[in-house]
Amino acid sequence: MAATRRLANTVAVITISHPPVNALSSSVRHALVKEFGEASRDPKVEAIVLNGSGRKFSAGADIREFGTSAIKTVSLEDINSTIEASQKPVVAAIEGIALGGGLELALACHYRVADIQAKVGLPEVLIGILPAAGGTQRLPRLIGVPAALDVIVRGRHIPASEALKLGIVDEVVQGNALDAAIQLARKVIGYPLNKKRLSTVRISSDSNLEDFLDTAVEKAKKQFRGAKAPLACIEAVRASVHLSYHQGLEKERQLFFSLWATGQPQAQQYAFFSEREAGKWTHSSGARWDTEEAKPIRTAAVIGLGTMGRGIVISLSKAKIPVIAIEQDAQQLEVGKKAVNSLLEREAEKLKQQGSVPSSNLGSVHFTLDFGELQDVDLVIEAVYENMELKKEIFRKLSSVCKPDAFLCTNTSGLNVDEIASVTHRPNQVIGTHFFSPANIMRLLEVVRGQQTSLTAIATAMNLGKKLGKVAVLVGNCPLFVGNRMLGPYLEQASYLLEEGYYPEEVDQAMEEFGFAMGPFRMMDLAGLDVGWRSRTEKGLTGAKVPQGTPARQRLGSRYSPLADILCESGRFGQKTGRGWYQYEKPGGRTGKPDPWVKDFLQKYRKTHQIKQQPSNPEQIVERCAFALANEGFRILEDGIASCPEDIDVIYNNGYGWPKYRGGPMYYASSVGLPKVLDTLEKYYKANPDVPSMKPAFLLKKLAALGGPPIKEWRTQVGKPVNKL
Ligand SMILES: CCCCCCCCCCCCC[C@H](O)CC(=O)SCCNC(=O)CCNC(=O)[C@H](O)C(C)(C)COP(=O)(O)OP(=O)(O)OC[C@H]1O[C@@H](n2cnc3c(N)ncnc32)[C@H](O)[C@@H]1OP(=O)(O)O
Repeated sequence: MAATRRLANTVAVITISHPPVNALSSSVRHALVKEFGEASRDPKVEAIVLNGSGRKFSAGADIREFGTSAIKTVSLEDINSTIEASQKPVVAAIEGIALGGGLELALACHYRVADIQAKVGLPEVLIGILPAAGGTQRLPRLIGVPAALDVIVRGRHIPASEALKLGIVDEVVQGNALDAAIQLARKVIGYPLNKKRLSTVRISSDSNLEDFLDTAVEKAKKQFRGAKAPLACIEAVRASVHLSYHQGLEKERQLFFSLWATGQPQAQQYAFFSEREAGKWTHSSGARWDTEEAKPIRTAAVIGLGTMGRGIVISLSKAKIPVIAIEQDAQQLEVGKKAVNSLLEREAEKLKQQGSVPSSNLGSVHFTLDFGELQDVDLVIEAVYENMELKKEIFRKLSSVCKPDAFLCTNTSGLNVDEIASVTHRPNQVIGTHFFSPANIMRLLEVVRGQQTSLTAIATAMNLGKKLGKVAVLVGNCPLFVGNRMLGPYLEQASYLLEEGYYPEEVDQAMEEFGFAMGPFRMMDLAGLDVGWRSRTEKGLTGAKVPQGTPARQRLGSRYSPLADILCESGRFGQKTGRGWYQYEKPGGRTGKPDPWVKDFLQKYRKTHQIKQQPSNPEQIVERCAFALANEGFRILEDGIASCPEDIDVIYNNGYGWPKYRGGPMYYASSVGLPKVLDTLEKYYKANPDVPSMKPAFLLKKLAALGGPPIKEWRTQVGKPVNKL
């Protein structure tokens, strides 16, 4: 049943019923037309209340209907116009969520009542479109252009208390929003409705408003780098200022179609559903997210209070999980404690502003040096720096101190989880939880299953990820897992491009124009060049362990770029030392400028090694870097380290600044066309047989030979996941 109607005295209550989120599918829209029509015609009905079943108003249009003929049947805006024109007052009772088309429906009602837990918003921009059922025209008429623009362009979910302040809702109640809405409906029977019909409101324009909109366009171009939806949102809101409501609607509709034609909405909607699918993990044994039970995590501990550990503590605390935080000595504990407390104060302040009580919404944090205090915790996350011996020492201790059913997680970014587990008496309880920095902000969590990790441990870690508000993706155990493993060939290509004549700022600019949050060289400077240098030194790729007579640009018969090593040997570690691929205003500075030293160094280097220079071609930069990423992605699929291309894309979209409007590296490869990707890689590899990472992956060849099937069909070609270690 898509919608039901009942009578509460003279008030008709129409309830949208389409679990789990009451998306406004074609059948819901048909049902709304029918129920609303009958209520309007029923002489016993004097007012109408609209609500959603399951304590959720509505999550908006049914996203799965876009691109199908279903979206064309019964327009949501036609329903909205009918509701707004009703002679009987209509009140929206908003429980849980009113998002996208859900809020647009509520805006067409004459009054809105929300419960204190509810969130409202127009998040269409996050799936590549704009509110297209009158939202861009009604909201500015209700709350003014600046506030509406902020809501529409950022797409954020607004808590009820803020929605009340902004004027989006008329009333917020602690108790039952439906009862309050029925009460309000009764009260307003007979009141004039004209002023409540938002489409009739006029917005007065002045030059300040025009300047404001122009500035918003410039800001959005910088902030959203290539994403078209935010700009379309601004244009639609601009139309609300200059045009009549109906002309504005027409503009909204045109903008919707022109966005659709860019392909960005399809990529972002693929990204939306891929994130949801990532939670539905499967295991080679046949076990799945819905067959395995997660254990509850009532208490947790974090070992190590560096940047990563601090972020993890905050994440746990925000999920109301009490945490014990451990450091190795009193001084480091004190430094960590200060940093954590200051972050917690900020979180408490945010909660207060939202009208919540911090003490009941943040888990407590207890600081100690004593491992003995961990004997009762349900789960421990080790977050010390990347050193296998140190990690093993900690896991030995944890294995003897923690209760037998406690889960032991390592926040390694690429070390062997099985080796770490091997020093414990419970390898089945050991699992990798690879957070991304800053861990209290970044949404991605790679959950790394070891050979012996139990299904319960997997279910528990994946569930914890969800509880922390992360997108958790289950991956296999191989050096560097998925995200960092793919970075290898990408960064390799970036370095080769410098050898061949480009400068860091040119490569970064090309990748940032492609949509990356940060080009490869800015990213390396931010992360610290010394991290990779240390690892290459340990592997004998640079430093004293390199055998005498090894050519400078070759290792183990393959091409090697020593550029980053040379920078590190000169003390250039990136932002932290004020010098790296760029120069910064001071050590720790954030604003990088092209560095004449780097330019001079590269010119000399190319001369010394007599490297043939490439003519400048930004397209080639993007192709080489993006295809190198995707090619490694295909290998990861072959190896069973990721179980589907969607998981890889979720990792890149949420952890590596890949532009969501391009779907992810695998979606991008698919949209460019696998035969083209294969052809480019083949040509490159033929000309550069000493770069094995660019040798086309077997799976890519297989899929290209099948004509490049749609990405959702790749899974069937991948085969059963195996653990490669
Ligand atoms: C192309 C040619 C067209 C020609 C016709 C042109 C006419 C144009 C008319 C357009 C009218 C537009 C109207 C409107 O402006 C557009 C919209 O409303 S777009 C939708 C906006 N809403 C959102 O973006 C909300 C998205 N959802 C969420 O943010 C979250 O899901 C949530 C609602 C906050 C709930 O979060 P959680 O509790 O964590 O749960 P999940 O996220 O796991 O979701 C559970 C389940 O529900 C599915 N789902 C959620 N929202 C939608 C949705 N809007 N449509 C369809 N399905 C949805 C989600 O996928 C999960 O499904 P499952 O994985 O369990 O199968």
